[in-house]
Amino acid sequence: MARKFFVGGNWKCNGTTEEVKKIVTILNEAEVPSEDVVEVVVSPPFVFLPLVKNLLRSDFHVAAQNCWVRKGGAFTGEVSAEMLVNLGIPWVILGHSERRALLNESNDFVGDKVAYALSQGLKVIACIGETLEQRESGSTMAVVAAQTKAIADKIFNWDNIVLAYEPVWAIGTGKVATPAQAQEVHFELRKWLKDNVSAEVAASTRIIYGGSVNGANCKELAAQPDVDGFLVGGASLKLEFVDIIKSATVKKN
Ligand SMILES: O=C(CO)COP(=O)(O)O
Repeated sequence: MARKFFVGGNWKCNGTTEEVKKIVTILNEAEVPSEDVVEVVVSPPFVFLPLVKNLLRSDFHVAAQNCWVRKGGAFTGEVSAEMLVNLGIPWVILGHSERRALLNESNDFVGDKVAYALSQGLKVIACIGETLEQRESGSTMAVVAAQTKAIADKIFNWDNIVLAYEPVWAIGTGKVATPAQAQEVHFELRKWLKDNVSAEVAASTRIIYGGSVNGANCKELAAQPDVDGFLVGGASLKLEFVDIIKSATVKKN
């Protein structure tokens, strides 16, 4: 089954109104492959979501960077899945390693969030990935399998999930995984899905790579058979994000 290439831009906790408008203008003017070839989703901080949604071209979509684990209520400082749906925000990023590490989000908590967001009709970019210590001790697959299992145990339908493999050691470090390293983990993850969920889910779920992706390294990564796109941090705030979107065409050749 053909998996449509997916490019997400995670703006993290960056930007002023002026900067956000500037990035949106760049994106709106960019000549990129059509929506049949690549799905583009940008993820500004919560406060800029309505602005970006209103200004952004209609073939690109927006994602929140987080949402609360259950129905909204007395949870000061949180934003609920229902609110995102109410604003017409189709996507949410969940389980980003920065939140796992800095805010102690556990595998279970992330699994619950993914299940709740899906139940409300949101589409989810679910992030997983190992630390450098875990890679060096040979536990990469055990770590990402446990992270994936915590999600798989709580959901029934994978249609609205994109799995983002983001090795922590490659995030914001300029130290990108080699195409072979990325392919190896993506291949193993797909095998995990086949063995533990179903062959259909394994064949249709997009597994995207994140961690120091840029305009120069994206094509070689995109050419790997099990790399179905990218989740881009730093470079998504720059002009080169357009080149990363264009790397989708590598798949057609
Ligand atoms: O965390 C990331 C995307 O979610 C990747 O960040 P960088 O592209 O800045 O390494």
